[in-house]
Amino acid sequence: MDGELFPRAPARIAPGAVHHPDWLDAEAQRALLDACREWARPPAGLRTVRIPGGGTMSARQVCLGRHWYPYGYAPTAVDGDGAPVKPFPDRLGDLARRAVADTLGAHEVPEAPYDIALVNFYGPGARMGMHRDADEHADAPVVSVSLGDTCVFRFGNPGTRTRPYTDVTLRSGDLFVFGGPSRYAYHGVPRVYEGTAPAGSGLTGRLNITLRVSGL
Ligand SMILES: O=C(O)CCC(=O)C(=O)O
Ligand SMILES: [Fe+2]
Repeated sequence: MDGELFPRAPARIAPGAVHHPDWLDAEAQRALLDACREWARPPAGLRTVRIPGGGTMSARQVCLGRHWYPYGYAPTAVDGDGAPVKPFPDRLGDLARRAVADTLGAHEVPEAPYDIALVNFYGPGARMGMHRDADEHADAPVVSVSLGDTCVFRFGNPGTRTRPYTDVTLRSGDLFVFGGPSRYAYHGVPRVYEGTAPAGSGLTGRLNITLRVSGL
């Protein structure tokens, strides 16, 4: 945030899990937001995810590279309009590798290419329950970048949905990477603070992009 008295410092939240505040500058955030707007368009655009057994996720989603559905990956939007998923852009792979190097160190950058992006859009009242990212067939670190409204990101442990966990405030431009012993930790978004996106960002709500290695 501009004009902050003390810059927020990178912090290790759990073993293998690092929060790097303000990782993306305003220009990089704007470019990513513009790209998200394109990715969100049909075909295979932003959709409401239906959960088996009834109910829907409040965060709406669009995928690149592979289409995530509860609970697996497909080449087409099998639970949407059925269209082929949009390709995973090389520049997101570059971004993911740079993110891992900047947080966990160059030695933790996986050899396998990043090939999946899940873009979640949090409108009014949206949140995400505690879950593990466990549908990939590779244990490369998950890279998460946030745009728009500030949220509480709850980062827990691999064993239970409950405590111990740490509540981390993620703001627009923040990076969070989780790998190693935290790769399968439970995490969620219990709260988004509406109307907190940076002035002039042109975004109402919150966007989160996670970059993953499918291993598929
Ligand atoms: O919105 C976030 O910060 C987390 C998203 C997430 O956990 C996921 O897409 O699996
Ligand atoms: Fe997740």
